[in-house]
Amino acid sequence: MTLDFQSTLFDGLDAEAPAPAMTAPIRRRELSSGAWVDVARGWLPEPDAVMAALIEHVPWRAERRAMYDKVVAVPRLIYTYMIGEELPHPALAAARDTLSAHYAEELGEPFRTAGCCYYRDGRDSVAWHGDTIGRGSSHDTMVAIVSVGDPRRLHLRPRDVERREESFAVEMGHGDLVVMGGSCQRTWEHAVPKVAAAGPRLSVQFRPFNVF
Ligand SMILES: O=C(O)CCC(=O)C(=O)O
Ligand SMILES: [Fe+2]
Repeated sequence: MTLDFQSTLFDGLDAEAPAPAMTAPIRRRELSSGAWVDVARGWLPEPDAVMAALIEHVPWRAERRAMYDKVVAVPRLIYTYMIGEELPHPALAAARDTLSAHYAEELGEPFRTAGCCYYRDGRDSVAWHGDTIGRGSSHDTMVAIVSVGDPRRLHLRPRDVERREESFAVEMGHGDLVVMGGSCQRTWEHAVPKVAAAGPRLSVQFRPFNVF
């Protein structure tokens, strides 16, 4: 009998991915119109390994989108893991389950899908939008983002142009958690603008069923 000790060891490690300890304090910022943002720094365990796994294993797609009369490339790579699809690193599944437990009472349902974005450099970005496909357009919900790689800023602004002085930005650094909640998707907008220089950043957005 041969015993493959190495692979046995790694199987064992894989099965017990470290879950976020939730020791990093989650700080809430209340926004107007019933929106809020939670931030926890250094929340995701093993951010280096998660980053490597995302780059290597996500079947990245360059999306193209009709804009006015042209078809333009969306300036970032994307892929969405739907319900039941295995995530590319066990720490991500552990993070999703920890978030589902932490927000269970407030959200009333678990996080189900994982949208992934790959910002290759400072030229990659996402324009102002709310995640309003599905329930986010009419109901309070949550979008929980874990970020790895170079820091980029998530800019937020009220939809109401009269309130634009409330606009602000949150830095999303390596291993950070940012959760948009309450009415944030329908009463506020968010964006990750281009910057002069940045290395790769990857973002995983956990969303409940029927929120995109
Ligand atoms: O890059 C991020 O963290 C945000 C991405 C985003 O807003 C989206 O894909 O809906
Ligand atoms: Fe979004």
